[in-house]
This record gives sequence, C-alpha cells and structure tokens, in this order.
Amino acid sequence: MASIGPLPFTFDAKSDSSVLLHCANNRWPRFSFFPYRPRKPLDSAGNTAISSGCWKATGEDNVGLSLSCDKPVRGCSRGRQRRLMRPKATANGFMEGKDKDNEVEDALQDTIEKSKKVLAMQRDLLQQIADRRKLVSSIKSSVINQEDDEVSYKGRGNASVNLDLVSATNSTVDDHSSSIPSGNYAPSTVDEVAETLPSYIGSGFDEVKKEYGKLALLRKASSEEDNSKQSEDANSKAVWSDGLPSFLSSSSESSTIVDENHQNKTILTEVDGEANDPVIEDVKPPPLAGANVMNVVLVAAECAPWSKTGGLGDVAGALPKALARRGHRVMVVAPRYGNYAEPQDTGVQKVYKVDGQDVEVSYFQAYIDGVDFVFIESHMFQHMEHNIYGGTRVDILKRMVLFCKAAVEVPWHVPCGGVCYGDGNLVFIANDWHTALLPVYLKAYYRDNGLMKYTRSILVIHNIAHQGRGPVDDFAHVDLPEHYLEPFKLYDPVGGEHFNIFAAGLKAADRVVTVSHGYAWELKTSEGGWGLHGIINENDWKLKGIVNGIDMKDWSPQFDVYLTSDGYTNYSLETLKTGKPQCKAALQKELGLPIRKDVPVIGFIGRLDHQKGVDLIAEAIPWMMSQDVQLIMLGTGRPDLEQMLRQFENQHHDKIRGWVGFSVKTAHRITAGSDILLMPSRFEPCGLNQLYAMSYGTVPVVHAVGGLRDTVQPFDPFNESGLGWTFDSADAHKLIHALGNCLLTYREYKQSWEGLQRRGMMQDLSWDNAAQHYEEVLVAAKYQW
Ligand SMILES: Nc1ncnc2c1ncn2[C@@H]1O[C@H](COP(=O)(O)OP(=O)(O)O[C@H]2O[C@H](CO)[C@@H](O)[C@H](O)[C@H]2O)[C@@H](O)[C@H]1O
Repeated sequence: MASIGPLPFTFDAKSDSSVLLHCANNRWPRFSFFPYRPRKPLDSAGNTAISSGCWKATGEDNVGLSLSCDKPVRGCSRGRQRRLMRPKATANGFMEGKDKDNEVEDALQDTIEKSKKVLAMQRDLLQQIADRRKLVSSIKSSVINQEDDEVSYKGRGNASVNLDLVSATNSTVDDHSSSIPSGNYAPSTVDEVAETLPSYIGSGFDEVKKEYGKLALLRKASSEEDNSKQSEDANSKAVWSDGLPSFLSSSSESSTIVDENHQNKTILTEVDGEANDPVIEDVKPPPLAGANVMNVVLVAAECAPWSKTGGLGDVAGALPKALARRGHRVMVVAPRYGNYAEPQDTGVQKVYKVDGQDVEVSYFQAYIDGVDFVFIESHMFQHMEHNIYGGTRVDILKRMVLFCKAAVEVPWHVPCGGVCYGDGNLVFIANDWHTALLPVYLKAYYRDNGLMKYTRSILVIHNIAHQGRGPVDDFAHVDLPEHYLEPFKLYDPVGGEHFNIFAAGLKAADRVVTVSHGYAWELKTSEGGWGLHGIINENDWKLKGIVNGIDMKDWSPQFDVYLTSDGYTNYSLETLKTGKPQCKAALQKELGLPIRKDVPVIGFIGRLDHQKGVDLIAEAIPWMMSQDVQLIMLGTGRPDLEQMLRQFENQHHDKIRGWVGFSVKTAHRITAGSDILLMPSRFEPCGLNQLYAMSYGTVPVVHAVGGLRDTVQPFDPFNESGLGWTFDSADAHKLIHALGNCLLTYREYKQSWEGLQRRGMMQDLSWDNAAQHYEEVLVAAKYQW
C-alpha cells in the first residue's frame, strides 16, 4: 500500500485492475468518478474498493489526485481519459508519465474544470437558499394559520403575545416569500421537512427542525382539544375580553413587554446561517410518547445545576430532560436566585400582588438539552443563592406565593423559541410544599373561572416532613377567596389546628406522585404521613410511586467532570479495577488521610438532620474506630450535628474527615473514592446518593426504608446476588451489624465484593424509565375530569 503525499488516504491497485482506497483517518476524501458514480461507504477499517475506471480525488488539503485504472470507461471522453490516464501521483500499479506540453494543457483544463465547478456550486447554493426560504415561509404560514386558530379561542394573555408573534413573523415572511404562490407546499412533519432539503444543508437545519418540532407539538396540542372545548372556551374568551376576574386583576395589570428581537430570532435567523453543512444523518424517529405528547411545565423552588440544596434540585434538573427525550415539550420554572450564565432576559415583565404589594417579575430563559429553563427574576429572590430557604416562615411563604402566582402564568406570557406554550394540552408538575400552592391557584384563579380548563396539575412529594405549616392566620398571605381556607386547615395532635399548604395542594392536584413505591406506602401510615396520612389515604386513588432516576451525564464515573484533575480519573466497568483505586488514593490525598489501598473508605453525604440518621453514625463511631477504616462525612444542617462532625475529625484525625459545607465537587469525589456509602436515614422517600454510589461501584449500607428499600437489594452470599447491605430499623446496633458484614466481605471475599460493585454499576438507573411512568401520570391527569 502506498501513501500519496499529504492526502489523507492510501490506495492499492488490485490484480483485477480495481483500486482499494484506504482513508487513513476514516474520513471520506472528496472525490469524483468519471463518469460519476455514487460514493461508496467506507468499511470499518476505512477501506473501500473502487472498480476499474477513471476517478479523481481531492484530499482535505485540496491536493488533487488523478488516477486511472487500465480500462477505459464508457462515457468518459477520450480527451478526459487521456488527461486522467496521466497520473500526477505515483503508486503501485500506476505508471508515471511526464510530458511538458501535456502538462500545460492539463493545467489549463484543470483551471477550466475548476471554474465550471465553482459556477455550478454557486448556482446550487443559490437554489438551496431559495428552496430553504420557500420552505421556511411555508412552515410559517402554516404556523400562523395555527396561531390564528389559537388566538381565536384563547384568552387575552395568550393572544396578546401570539399576535405579536404573528405580526413579527408575518413581516419576515413578506420579506422573503413574495414569489411563493399561495397554497404552497407545507410539509406536515419535521422529517418531511428534512427530506425536502438537499442533504448537505441539512444539519444547519437542525435548529429549524427543533423549532418546527415545538410548533408541531403546539399544533398537535391544539388539535387534540375537541370541538366542544372550542365552544366552551368561547365563554372563557368572553370572560377575558371583559377584563380579568377581579381577584386576578391585581396580579396581571402590567403590560406585556415582549422583546421583538426575541421573537424575530426565530426561524429565519437559522436560514441565513451556514448553508453548506455536511450531510444530515439524524432522521428523527417519531416521539417515544407517541400520541401522548404534551406540554409539561415542571415548577420547583430549586433546579440543579443553578440552585440545589438537595435531591429536589437534582430531580428538577434531570427529569424534564428525560421527558423531553420522550418527545414532550418541556419547561422548568424556577426562581432566579443569582446571575446565571445561560438564561437570557426575555424582555417580558409582569406584576403580581404579594401581601397587598405590587411585585414586579421578569423572566429569563435558556434552551438546554431539549428543555426550556425559565427563571423568574424578582427582588424577592435576589441574592438568595446560598440561602434558598432562608428568612422567616412568612418570608419564605411570601416568596413561594409570588413564585407560584407567576409560574402558573408562564405558559401564557413567556415565549420559548418564539412561541408561548399556551394552556392547551398542558400539565404542571409541582414539587413539595414550596409549590403546592400552584395546583390551588390553578383551580381557584383559573379553572373555577372557566380559564385553563384543560390544564392539569401533578404534585410530587419528595419529602412530606416539610409541609409549609403555620398558624391559620397565614391564610391571609396566600391571597385566595375565603372559601379556600377550608382545604388548608388541618388538625393534628402536634400542631393543633393549623394552616397547611401541602394539605391544600394534595387536595387540589389532579394527581399525586411520590418518589418510590415504598414511600408511597409509608405515606399512608401515621408514622410516615406526618399528619397528612388521612388526606393521602383519602386521595389514594390519585397517588403513584415512581422511583427517581439519575442524570447519567452528571453522575457517571466515566464522564464525571470532577474526576479529571487532582489525581482522580474517570473510570467505567472495564477500568473499575484501576480507576476506582486511583480515585480512592486521590481522595485520601486530598483530605490528608493516610493513602492506603487496603483500608475500607466509608462515605456519608447528606443534610445533617434527624432524617438522615447522622446520630446513628455518631453512636456507632466508637465501634467504627475500633476497626481499621477511614470515614469521610460531608454535610450541612443542624449546628449541633455540624459541630459533631468537626469534633469527630479532631478526635480521630487519622481516620475521620468531617467536611461541613455544601460542595458538589466533593460529593462527586467521595462517591467515586469511597468503597462504601453509609445511609442510615430514618426515612428516605427515595434517596439519590445510594443510586449515585451504586453507579460508581461504591457499595451502599442502608436502613431499609422508603426508596432505600426499593433500590438496594440485600447481598445474598449464597447466590452472589444483591447490591449492598440493609438493616431493618433505625438502630445503631443494627447499623453496626450490617456494616460489620460489609467490612468482612470487603476484606475476605474480594470476588464477592467485585460482584457487588459490578452489579451496581450495570443497573440502568437512568431517568428514562421513570420518565415513562411519569408520562402515564400525565396522561391520567389529562383525562381527569
Ligand atoms: N453537603 C453537601 N454537599 C454537596 N452535595 C450534597 C450535600 N448534601 C447533600 N448533597 C446532595 O444533595 C442530594 C441529596 O439527595 P437525596 O435524595 O439523598 O436527599 P434529599 O433529602 O435532599 O432529597 C429529598 O428529595 C429527593 C428527590 O426526590 C429524594 O430522593 C430524597 O429521598 C428526599 O429526602 C444529592 O445529590 C447529594 O449529593
């Protein structure tokens, strides 16, 4: 095989006078055949066979190469053949020929050929641009028709924004489509759109596809509403055209300021982008959700990576992406606590009443991994980045009142990719007590008044221990009609008669989800329901347990960005035996512990409070310190427990590190560098740390409760099955017993240990499973009357 100069390929002449072309870097050189033949794919080794004939190739560096095989090719002119038969490069099986006259002639011909090619390419490009403009115009005109339909029956809030869009897009359409006959072709699916484009401009069209996908979802959403809805919504329209219901007017009296640049920045921006992108190959399959595709708005007080104090932030950052992967149009709404890098100001502003005061909000938006992240900006959220739930009970309550009031109208007011979600085929997913007001507002402000009639709400319980409790007088802060007091009132032996936000949310939501099957069961018991078990039992019909997943992009030892420096390394199932010990050594080094391969490292990560059972670890410390182990604890929370961590470290400096603080990087590194993760939680709705641990080959030892019981099957040494150790009550002796067995296995039964690690790593813990179950709940809510 001969290598030809700087060209990125080599070739062999074969005895049958065909040529074997090998592309060294597996990249296809630009080459053409005379006469033209379709290009052939490379095989996995980067080879392709070319039958005899004349052909011409151009490498990446545009060095030309003309070669010929020994048979003339039909359809190739004699002159051309002669030129081509005179190779410019030498290789096996080809004769070198030099003739000055011919060289001059060749050069001339080459130049002419090149000029012709350039002209042809220009013509092609102009044609592509014209086609592309036509196509976009046809998409727009079909969307505008759709918008018109929507405007005709939707409420004022929606219409104002959509009409802006229509005028904005109309003007662009006029600019570019004057020559397009009316009734021009309007493709009905994204894939159809893609197919109509020349392949080489396809990838630049991805963005258009994305936008079109969103618009198609909207169209679908609207068309799914039946005719009766339209006539009923005519009534809503009447309500809107007469102005807002009196209790709402204070909340929406500002004008919508829509940044025109934002709206114009729709499809044509993409059209004017690169036109000669490489071949399009990602023809999208139909959405996994099929006919169940919906508009989903997840509303949460925190959302990773922008804001996170615990598992809620992780879920809000990851579940929406999995729902989007199934084809839903998905938005996350969270407060803007700090100046986040990605989200941009949408230019939309609104005013809502909180405790009788006008509070202005604006909206920032980013489109990431298929999800619209919308952040609500207000002076009430500013600078709370490091203290999301800070302030007095009433401070937090007021922030959540503002947040929920604004969040429920985001689908009306905030254009995402140029188009608002609207309220058709829409479902909200509220999370924990902080946003449990949303289902109540949806009902009291809107649905009771004939608005958002087809919008549904789901409330997810991540932790029932926090309920938004207060004195009954707190009702005055939430700004609801008097008859709504009743659902908030709750009596229990602990709090007496009190105001309970979670209680009202559970009653108002169309469906309720909690984060594991075990916890769904526990919630119905007096021990597990924390006073709300009565309401949960009454609403059992709408409750479902769905085990959380994990974000495989953030929490995978193979791609973890926190394992790329300071001696850590990424690893996978294949490199477990080398990668994990390296992370362990790096962790020991970073924390100043003796670097020892043989000593088991036990990790703990979590809030320092009653729930997480830190006090059980404290009770077990004397026993643990009698063992040859290292213990690393990371957490923040109750000051007494924080102090305890510091004290442990001081007392056992050669064996314990107690890191008081919130550090995502350290959490990742402990997960990777530890051998064992301890989770003695008193209750644990799901628990994410044990899931992260297992996917990093770190073996969990857990109290078998809630989601921990669902996700950590106990090790069975006889069958070599299971994922870790469990103990059945929140008792330090039980913890010691389980941890003792775990340590024994670590030391004495290396093969079993590796089996545990590998089984943990091989599980599919991604959000995709959970998203499918959420979808069932979305659909159930949609058809809930
Ligand atoms: N000091 C620290 N520094 C850095 N990171 C820290 C940290 N302390 C905790 N974390 C991180 O916060 C998250 C905690 O998630 P968990 O699910 O374990 O508990 P949490 O009780 O907050 O969540 C609640 O909601 C989730 C989500 O539904 C349920 O799984 C759970 O059972 C329920 O209690 C993990 O990502 C963990 O790494």
